[in-house]
Order: sequence, then structure tokens, then C-alpha cells
Amino acid sequence: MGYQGEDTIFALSSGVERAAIAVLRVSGGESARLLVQLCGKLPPPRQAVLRRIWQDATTRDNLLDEALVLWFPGPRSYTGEDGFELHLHAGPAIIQAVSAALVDHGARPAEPGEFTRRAFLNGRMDLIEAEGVADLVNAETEGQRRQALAQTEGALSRMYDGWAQRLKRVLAFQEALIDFPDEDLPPEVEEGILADIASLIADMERHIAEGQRGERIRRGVVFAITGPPNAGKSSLLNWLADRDAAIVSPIAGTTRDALEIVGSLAGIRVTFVDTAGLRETEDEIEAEGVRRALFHVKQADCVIQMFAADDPPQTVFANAVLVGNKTDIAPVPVEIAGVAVVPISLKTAQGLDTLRQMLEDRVRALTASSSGMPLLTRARHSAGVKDACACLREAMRQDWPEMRGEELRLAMRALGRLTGHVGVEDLLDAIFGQFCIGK
Ligand SMILES: Nc1nc2c(c(=O)[nH]1)N(C=O)[C@@H](CNc1ccc(C(=O)N[C@@H](CCC(=O)O)C(=O)O)cc1)CN2
Ligand SMILES: Nc1nc2c(ncn2[C@@H]2O[C@H](COP(=O)(O)OP(=O)(O)OP(=O)(O)O)[C@@H](O)[C@H]2O)c(=O)[nH]1
Ligand SMILES: [Mg+2]
Repeated sequence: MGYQGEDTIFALSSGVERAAIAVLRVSGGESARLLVQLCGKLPPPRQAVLRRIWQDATTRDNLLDEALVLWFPGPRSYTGEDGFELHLHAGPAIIQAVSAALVDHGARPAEPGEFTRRAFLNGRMDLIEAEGVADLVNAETEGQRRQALAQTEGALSRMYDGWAQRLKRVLAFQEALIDFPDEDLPPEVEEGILADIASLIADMERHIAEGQRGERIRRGVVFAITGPPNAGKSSLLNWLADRDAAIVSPIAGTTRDALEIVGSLAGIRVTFVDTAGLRETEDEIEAEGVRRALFHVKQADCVIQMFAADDPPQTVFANAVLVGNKTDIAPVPVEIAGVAVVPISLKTAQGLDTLRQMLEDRVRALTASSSGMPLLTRARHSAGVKDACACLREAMRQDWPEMRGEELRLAMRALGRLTGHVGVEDLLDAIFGQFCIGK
């Protein structure tokens, strides 16, 4: 018998908008009794059957709905414990009445993420896979869907588990050095240990070097649009948004607050931030806008540096996409400070297709895995791998077998916390609290 949650919990697992069907999900030790109370005898496991749902089926008291019922005896269920699903007609009054009946019979509403938390505690998935489930439910773009699905299927977990296996082997040899210091162990043993640690460090460093890529896919690539007043930044934002999101005017200094719109490029979620035009100004509000603009430029994954054909810049931001606007009024230089200019006109639409393609290329370059390894997708992952890697580097520096062994154990622990195999009680509220209710 696996872990049984203290309580039997339930939640509406389908959305709350108007819909045809509502799924109520129930999990916990009392599930069988609850299901019998609602609709009589237990259906065959994992098969949809049509049943009447009663306030109390034993007395045929108060018919609540006619619904598809699925009975999932543990451990072959999502949570690993007994559970069932009711696929009800989605009327709010039905959901309300069936929920009330469940409470009457002893169940309680689930906390956010509580079903998946139980699946984790029952060993049905590790912590990284559980985080993948949360990401999958939130996925809005093809890139997010693909990455989250791979993570729930264990791609990242398998890599970390593989590292943990290799580390375990190294640790075993290191223990031998500690336990038998005087038996002349061949020098190859220590050489082998050091080579294995070095190769683990190399793999971890490659993974860390891919840095923000997975997080960018998960959260979205952020572009900040910057440049002097009147360059056409807000006009560009409106074209990217395909609507009149920002105020456009011939008055320099129109935009003050930063304005963000969300879209998708090359299947990746993207955020474009329109910002105040950069210039020295006496106007206090505009000056605050300029400060905010510079903040967004610093935070962004990529800067779209814009200028008007009659007002080209001297300097170019690092890694900027340099856009020369208003080709309808004057020609723009082919390049500035060695950086190619993308010539466009938001008035005549010249160059806009090329610009879109360039932005798509940037998005791909900022998100593609170059190592072929699965990408880390959260700050928690990069912190864990960096932790493990730092311990391994320290282990390389230690000559004392005991001290090296200790660093290896610390590295092991850091990897274990990543997948949730050791000491993660303190992390669970933070992780599962971000889920929606019913997952
Ligand atoms: N109706 C419904 N649809 C759903 C879910 C659900 O819980 N209910 N899911 C929930 O997120 C997802 C599918 N994930 C699931 C994962 C495992 C099991 C499960 O019961 N697994 C058992 C039995 C497998 C089998 O019959 O072969 C097992 O793995 O042992 C169910 C759903 C998406 N669609
Ligand atoms: N001729 C011409 N005018 C343009 C073009 N793109 C934008 N404009 C005009 O240039 C003016 C400034 O455009 P905005 O988009 O408000 O410029 P901005 O960079 O957001 O300006 P601030 O918010 O003041 O920093 C507006 O009158 C636009 O209609 C273009 O390609 N050609
Ligand atoms: Mg503007």
C-alpha cells in the first residue's frame, strides 16, 4: 500500500467557464464508499459507465444528475490511491449539489495541486515531472506544450537520474579509498574517480550553459523596443499586436509607461515591451518613463533598437535587432557600427515580412537547445545543478578521501533535491501551491 492522503479530496478538474461537461475528480481512501453512496455498486475499474448520481443511492434519495463514472482503484490511478471521476452535465447547480453530497459523505475540497502532490508522494512521478504537469496545463504555445510534455514524460528527470547513478558509482569507489587507505589500491582507482567527476562537471556545465533557454520557452521571450522619441516604436508594437494597443502621435515623448503585449513567434510565447523614447528631458514624468525604459532594456532577452530614417543613432545596444523605420521619407544606412540595419516603413509596410522573419530567427536562437540535452525550465533547476556542480568542483580540489567523499555526498544530495528523491518537504508547498485547483 502506498501513501494514502489523510483525507479524501475532491475538486472540479474541468474549467469554470460555460461548458457541456464538468469533471469532478475524487481521490483518497474513502473513495470506494463515497462512490457507492452516490451511485450504487462500484463500476469495473477504469471503464466509463453511465450512472445515476444520487444524494444517497442506498435510499434513492434526491437524484442529482446522470453522469459518466470512472472508478480508479489504487495504485493504478493518477494519484496512486483510490479515486473516481464523475463526468457531469456542467450546470453550476449540479456541480454545487454533487459537491455538497461529497462533503456530506466526508470528502473535502482539494487544495491547488493536491492531486499531483499525492501522485508525487505516492511515487507516481518525481518533482520535475510534477512541475511539467503544471507547465502543461498552463501551456499556450506549441513550444511550451512540447517542452512541458517532454518534462512530464521524464526527459529531464532521466538525465538527472543518470547523473545521480554515475555519481553513486564514483562515491562507491571513493568509499573504497576511505575504507581501505592502506591496501594498495591501484592508482587507477583515484584517476578513474577524478576522470568521472570531471566528465560529470563537463555535462553539468554544458547544461548550465544553455542557461535561460528552457525558462524562456516556459515564460516567453521578452523583446524590449527602444530608441529615440518618434522612431515609431509604438507603431511597431501595434503592428506586432495587430491592434491599436499603444497611443501613436507625432509628438515626441508620447509613450511614458511601458506597455507589454503577449503574442507568439515561431511557436514560442513572446512579450513585446513598448517603452518611452530615450532622451534627456526636464519633464519629470517623461524622465521616469525613460528610467523604466532603460530597466526594460536591461531585463529583456533581446532589444529591438529602432530609429527613424532621418535620425540614425551613433551607437548600438549589444545583441540588438537594429531597425531603421520610415524608409518612405529617407533612405536608411545599410549598417551602423558594424550591425546590419533592417529597413522598414510602418507606413508603407515595406520590410515588415523580413523583420518578422528576423525576429523569429532571434526567438529560435534564444530558445533552441544546442547540446541536444533536455533544457532546464526553472530557476530551481539551474540552482540545483549549479549547487551539485560546485560541490563536484570542490571534490576535485580535495585530496583527503574523507573530504572528497563529503563533497560527493553533497553533490548527490543536490541532485536528489532536484528530482525530489531526498529532503524536499520544505519545497512542496511552494511548488504545488502554484498549481490550479483540481490538478
Ligand atoms: N478523464 C481524465 N482525463 C485525463 C486525466 C485524468 O485524470 N482524467 N489526466 C490527468 O492528469 C491526464 C491523463 N493522465 C493520466 C495519467 C495516469 C492515469 C492512470 O490512471 N494511470 C494508471 C492506469 C493506466 C492504465 O489504465 O493503463 C497507471 O498508470 O497505473 C490517468 C490519467 C489527461 N486526461
Ligand atoms: N512617414 C512615416 N511615419 C511614421 C512611420 N512609422 C511611424 N510614423 C509616424 O511617426 C510618429 C511617431 O510614431 P510613434 O509610433 O508614436 O513613435 P514612438 O517611437 O512610439 O514615439 P515616442 O512614444 O514618443 O517615443 C507618428 O506620427 C507615426 O504615425 C513610417 O514608417 N513612416
Ligand atoms: Mg511611443
